[in-house]
Amino acid sequence: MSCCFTSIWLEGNIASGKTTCLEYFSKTSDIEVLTEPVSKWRNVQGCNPLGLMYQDPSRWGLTLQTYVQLTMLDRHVLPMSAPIRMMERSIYSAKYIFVENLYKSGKMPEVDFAVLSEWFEWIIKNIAIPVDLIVYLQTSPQTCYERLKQRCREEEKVIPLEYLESIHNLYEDWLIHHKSFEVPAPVLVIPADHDLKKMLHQYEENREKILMAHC
Ligand SMILES: Nc1ncnc2c1ncn2[C@@H]1O[C@H](COP(=O)(O)OP(=O)(O)O)[C@@H](O)[C@H]1O
Ligand SMILES: Cc1cn([C@H]2C[C@H](O)[C@@H](COP(=O)(O)O)O2)c(=O)[nH]c1=O
Repeated sequence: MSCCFTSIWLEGNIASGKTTCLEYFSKTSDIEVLTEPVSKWRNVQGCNPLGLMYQDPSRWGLTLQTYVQLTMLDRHVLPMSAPIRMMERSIYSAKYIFVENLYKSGKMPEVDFAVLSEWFEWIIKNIAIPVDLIVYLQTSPQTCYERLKQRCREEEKVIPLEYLESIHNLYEDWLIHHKSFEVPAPVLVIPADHDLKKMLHQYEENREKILMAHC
């Protein structure tokens, strides 16, 4: 990252509390917050690739993940409007966690995985996607399952606990155990099973580490 700007990615399982965390930091001056473009994934020109993927992952996984890759890249290359950017997830987690999960669980055909992989490799080789710090909200799958049910997003009603366990394991292998893919920046782990009050306290405790990520 250039000397004046800091780029932070906020990573974590589905319904781990990323948006809530971003909402908290959005109140800080000098920080711009970029949430995930989920509304686009639910509605692209009247179609709902997220919903289609959950209904039939083998058929629609490639469609959704192609669009996720595009919309994430679009976020990454947006000119920064503040010295610090906090972005919800990244093109990396879309590939290393969600595409990987579809492929490893046998729900993405090899040819779809190969095409997405070549696209991804081309993008990260040819387009600068700077990152200074990855903040990982570490939750148990059970906590996410409860929060997911409470949030009650229509498309996600079919998600079983086992799906959240797979996503959790992929995140842990990537960011904690360093067993799968290269990690492009230092990782700050924030335990995130706690109630909202304690989470806000933890965000406050970690504020300096997060905001000084580039120094
Ligand atoms: N610490 C917390 N304790 C209990 N519920 C939470 C907590 N953080 C977030 N939630 C709730 O859980 C759901 C998912 O949170 P959200 O921030 O949308 O997660 P994500 O953006 O990671 O999917 C929301 O309904 C939110 O209000
Ligand atoms: C990045 C990414 C996300 N998804 C799905 C997973 C969830 O259903 C939503 C994102 O919601 P969250 O609460 O912010 O986790 O999108 C996906 O299927 N593929 C992806 O690459």
